[in-house]
Amino acid sequence: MAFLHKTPRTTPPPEGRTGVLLINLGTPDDTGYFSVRRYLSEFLSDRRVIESPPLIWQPILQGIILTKRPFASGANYARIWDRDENASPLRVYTRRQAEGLAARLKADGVPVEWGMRYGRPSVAKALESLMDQGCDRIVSIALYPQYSATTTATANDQLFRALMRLRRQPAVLTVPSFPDHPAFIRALETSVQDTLAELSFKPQQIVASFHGLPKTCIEKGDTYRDECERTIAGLRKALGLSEAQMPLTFQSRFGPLEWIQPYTAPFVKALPAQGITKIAVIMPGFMTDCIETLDEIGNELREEFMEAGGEEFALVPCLNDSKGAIDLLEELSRSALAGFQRG
Ligand SMILES: C=CC1=C(C)c2cc3[nH]c(cc4nc(cc5[nH]c(cc1n2)c(C)c5CCC(=O)O)C(CCC(=O)O)=C4C)c(C)c3C=C
Ligand SMILES: [Fe+2]
Ligand SMILES: [Fe+2]
Repeated sequence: MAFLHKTPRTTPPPEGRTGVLLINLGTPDDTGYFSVRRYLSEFLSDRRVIESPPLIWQPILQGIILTKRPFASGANYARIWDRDENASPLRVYTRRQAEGLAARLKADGVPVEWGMRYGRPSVAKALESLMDQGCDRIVSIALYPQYSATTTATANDQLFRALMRLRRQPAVLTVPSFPDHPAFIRALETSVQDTLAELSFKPQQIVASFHGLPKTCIEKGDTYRDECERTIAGLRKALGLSEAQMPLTFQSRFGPLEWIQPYTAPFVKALPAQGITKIAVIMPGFMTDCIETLDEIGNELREEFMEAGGEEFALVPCLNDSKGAIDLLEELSRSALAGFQRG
């Protein structure tokens, strides 16, 4: 790899300066075939995500999968696209989270930037911008409440890859996952209460749906499932709900492997036959709404539930740019900043 040995334009002050970097997954630039293909190709070529040897996986990916899937995924993205911002919701809300956090940290002289693991804006650019603002320390927050090697670790990898190309490296603190951080549970609790207050019906169940993961990842030591359990235990406790009132499920299967169970779609489709026809769905594994929440759950699952005899279906929005989300990011940042101060 060519080393760039970039030197930031601003010299850090003698007492040092810390910046905050938010990293999210990434999303296509538009809904067209080539943009979606580029995004999926980068995402699904990540060996943290698909662990099969590239010699076996790449022909399958570049052949069958990337010939067909970008058409279907592009059409799904088109259904949820933010037309005002001409961007995917994941990008819009990630930017707003960064802006919200920046406003909270401005008086402390702490700049905030955001970057994507896959696609634009890149983590390298965000890092460069923080260093050009005189930062010699970086607090990095991967925007995944529950740890997984497929998300948190690869976001960190991308940051370290960018650091590899710098002559003058900043010190870096990567914030751990926050599955049951009080500010996270508080934000989720508020989002449920706000949603319920607006509904014209009382859900018989609030189904929690997390992004799934191949079972083998857990068997090899990924702590994701346990962390999802911790989130949902915290939320049930905050809301005074039982396991039956707030069941835990996993959505978004990809490929032929077995993923962690129970799967959201079959679970929800079976509910009307059990007399449960009014539900709400919450997705506490996602910090921002995205194709997985708005389309897979908000469109596809809603339709399937209604076809199975469901009567009412509501979606609890992700934390997005809510006050609770910004409070959470501020608390995570401030704890990390305190640990980073010069002694
Ligand atoms: C093997 C494939 C995948 C693994 C493992 C995986 C883990 C994983 N993903 C998220 C969060 C998101 N995933 C999103 C989209 C998405 N995920 C996969 C595949 C795997 N994810 C694909 C192919 C896609 C693209 C959408 C599609 O074509 O159907 C998104 C939304 C992105 C957006 O632009 O809106 C998020 C967010 C987590 C948390 C996770 C592991 C725990
Ligand atoms: Fe995913
Ligand atoms: Fe999906």
